[in-house]
Amino acid sequence: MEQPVISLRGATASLGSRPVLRGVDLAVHRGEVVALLGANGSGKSTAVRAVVGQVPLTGGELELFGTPRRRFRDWSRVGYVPQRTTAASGVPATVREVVSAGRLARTGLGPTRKADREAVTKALELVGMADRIKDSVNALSGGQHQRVLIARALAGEPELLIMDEPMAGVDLASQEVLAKALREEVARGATVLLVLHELGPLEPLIDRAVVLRDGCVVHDGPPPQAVGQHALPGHDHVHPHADPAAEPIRTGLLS
Ligand SMILES: Nc1ncnc2c1ncn2[C@@H]1O[C@H](COP(=O)(O)OP(=O)(O)OP(=O)(O)O)[C@@H](O)[C@H]1O
Repeated sequence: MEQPVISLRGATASLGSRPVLRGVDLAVHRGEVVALLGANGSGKSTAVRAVVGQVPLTGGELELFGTPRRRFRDWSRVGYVPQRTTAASGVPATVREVVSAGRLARTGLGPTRKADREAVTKALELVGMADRIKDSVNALSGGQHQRVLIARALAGEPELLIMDEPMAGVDLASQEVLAKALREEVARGATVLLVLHELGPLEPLIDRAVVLRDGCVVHDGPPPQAVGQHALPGHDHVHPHADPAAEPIRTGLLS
């Protein structure tokens, strides 16, 4: 079988003195769309930050595209949308400049070529922000910032897209736009790992869900179906098991 695009085996990591990942196994294969779910503080962001090299592992193994993390240099193959940041950095920058930064791993600091400019325009079109290309990022709403950060990740035309709660703070109409953008990325063959709080409009795209609790994987399989009461915020999500006598899987999805 082909090497997974992401392979975490027995991964442990600590933040300060606190063990946050306590033996996480996670494999994401080419073309898969995997949702990483779990309650607040379960370690989702830490897991994806470990994958992109922002949090060091204290144990276990990480491979990207079949290469051990410490030898992996090909970051242009990876697009990352971090959690809860804004595109504004205090420095005056236009939407075009921020999204162009997504090409840096490909172009270095050399001159921008036609292909780079086209990729930036296309990424902004995908998230419905092409008309704001010349605007200052300081003039955008929170949801628009998020769309610009997603465009920045898309502009690099990554093979692997990692997004940490891409729908947080984004209104429903924009969520639909982002779901469409993601559908197009998946159609062109991208592999996607998404940290999500709720599946929402992305649900039809998701092949598999991995649920973390207290830094451990407690479910790896079909995405839980949000139904009725349990679909409401504040309810611990329960996934009905095939065997009615068995305990349902508590995902902690919405708690
Ligand atoms: N810089 C830090 N120093 C110490 N502990 C931290 C730090 N950042 C996060 N933590 C702790 O690590 C644990 C996991 O955090 P993480 O952000 O990975 O969770 P999460 O599942 O992404 O949560 P959320 O859904 O709230 O984003 C939490 O208990 C958090 O308090």
